[in-house]
Order: sequence, then C-alpha cells, then structure tokens
Amino acid sequence: MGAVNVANKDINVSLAEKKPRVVFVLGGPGSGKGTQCANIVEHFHYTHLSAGDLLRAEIKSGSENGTMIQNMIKEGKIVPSEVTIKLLEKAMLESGNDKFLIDGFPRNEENRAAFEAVTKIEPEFVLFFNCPEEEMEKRLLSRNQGREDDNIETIRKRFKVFLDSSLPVIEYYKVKGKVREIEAAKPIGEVFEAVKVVFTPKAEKVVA
Ligand SMILES: Nc1ncnc2c1ncn2[C@@H]1O[C@H](COP(=O)(O)OP(=O)(O)OP(=O)(O)O)[C@@H](O)[C@H]1O
Ligand SMILES: Nc1ccn([C@@H]2O[C@H](COP(=O)(O)O)[C@@H](O)[C@H]2O)c(=O)n1
Ligand SMILES: [Mg+2]
Repeated sequence: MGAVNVANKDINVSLAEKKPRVVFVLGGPGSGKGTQCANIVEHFHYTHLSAGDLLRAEIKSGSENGTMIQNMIKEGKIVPSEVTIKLLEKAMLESGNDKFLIDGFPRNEENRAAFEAVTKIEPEFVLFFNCPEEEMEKRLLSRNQGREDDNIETIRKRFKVFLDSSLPVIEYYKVKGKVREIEAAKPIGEVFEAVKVVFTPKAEKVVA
C-alpha cells in the first residue's frame, strides 16, 4: 500500500508540474460525447480520454478491480473516484500531450471534488452535449458496439444517474461560467460546427 501511495505522489507531483489544459466533456449517455471528441482530436489535436473506455480497458486487463468495475457498469453506477482518477492520471502522463478532453468525467460531485483535490487541475471549460432522452435512447439501442450497458434496463438506470448525480456537476460549473452548451440532437456534422466555434480562438473567428 505504501509503495502505491508513493507512486501516486510521484504521479501527482508531475501532473501538477505539467499543468495540462483540461476540457471536461459531459452529457447524457448517448449524447454523442465520444463521436464529437474524435472530431475535436482530428481538428484541434487534443488527446481524448474517455473515463468509460479506461474503465472497460481495466476490466479487460484482468485487474483486481475488474469484477467490481464490471458490476458497477452493468448497473449504471459510478465507480469510486479513486479508481477512475488513477486511470486518468496514468493516461495523461503516458500520453505526452498537454491538452486533454476528459470525456464522461466528472460524473458526480465526488468525482469532481476528488479530481480537483488530487490533481489541482481546474478545467478550462466544460463542453456539455444537451440531448433529449428519447434521442439518446434511440442512439444507444442501435449503437451495436457490444456494450453490456446498452440494454434498455441499464440505459434507464444510466439516465437516472445522469439526472441525479451528473447534472448537478454541470450546474456547479454553470455558476462558474465554465459551461459551453451544445444542442446535440442534430446531425453529427451540424453538432461539430457548433463545437468548432467553442474551440476556435476568438481572434480567429470570422465576423459576419
Ligand atoms: N449527432 C448524432 N446523430 C445521430 N447519431 C449520433 C450522433 N452522435 C452520435 N451518434 C451515434 O450515437 C451513438 C452514441 O454516440 P457516442 O458513443 O458518441 O455517445 P456517448 O455520449 O459517448 O455515449 P456514452 O455516454 O454511452 O459513452 C453512436 O452509435 C453514434 O454513432
Ligand atoms: N466517471 C465515470 C465514467 C464512467 N463510469 C462508468 O462507466 C459507464 C460507462 O461510461 P460511458 O461514459 O462510457 O458511458 C458508466 O455508466 C459508469 O458505470 C464511471 O463509473 N465513472
Ligand atoms: Mg462515450
């Protein structure tokens, strides 16, 4: 345990030293976070880190936390922050980049406060994909990526967790003036046009 703590401390010191730029990408399940992050990476050269993808990779790796994570994901529940933050820190350090899209995190107040306390990183802004539930449900049920949580029973649980636990985090950042809200119930290209405006520096924006 001691060695683990020492290793974590080293990671935290170097992340704090690096002061990476972080954008949190939030929105309900199926709102298009991953899809739009892929576009942002291509155009703006961020590194995309999906908390859900990191957790799924952890299950596949045979880690000691794998079974716990798998059970939480099947139930649409939020994995303890300690686990997710360690995965994010490791991925950030290994990437070599200094700007990150952190997708699907922070998912609740515990995620938010723990990340800030451990990394001392404040997001530049929060990109929020706002999408009606019926559109998200339709997308998730036809995603066909073999995800164990893309079934109607788990989807409903995920929607409830989003409303109860994730929306308050978005509200927290709204009060701080950090939320950039995108209407996500449009075709992928149209959504990305709105995203581009958020990422384009003010000086480069063409005045009509
Ligand atoms: N604007 C859009 N219009 C129609 N379909 C979309 C749109 N954006 C994404 N999709 C499709 O919806 C599904 C969910 O998208 P995506 O995986 O990007 O969502 P997500 O927000 O990352 O979901 P999750 O939180 O479950 O990881 C995918 O099959 C994707 O191709
Ligand atoms: N901060 C997070 C993010 C995700 N999870 C768990 O993973 C599931 C899938 O997440 P996606 O972003 O890929 O949809 C999610 O429902 C949670 O069970 C988490 O615990 N903490
Ligand atoms: Mg996703």
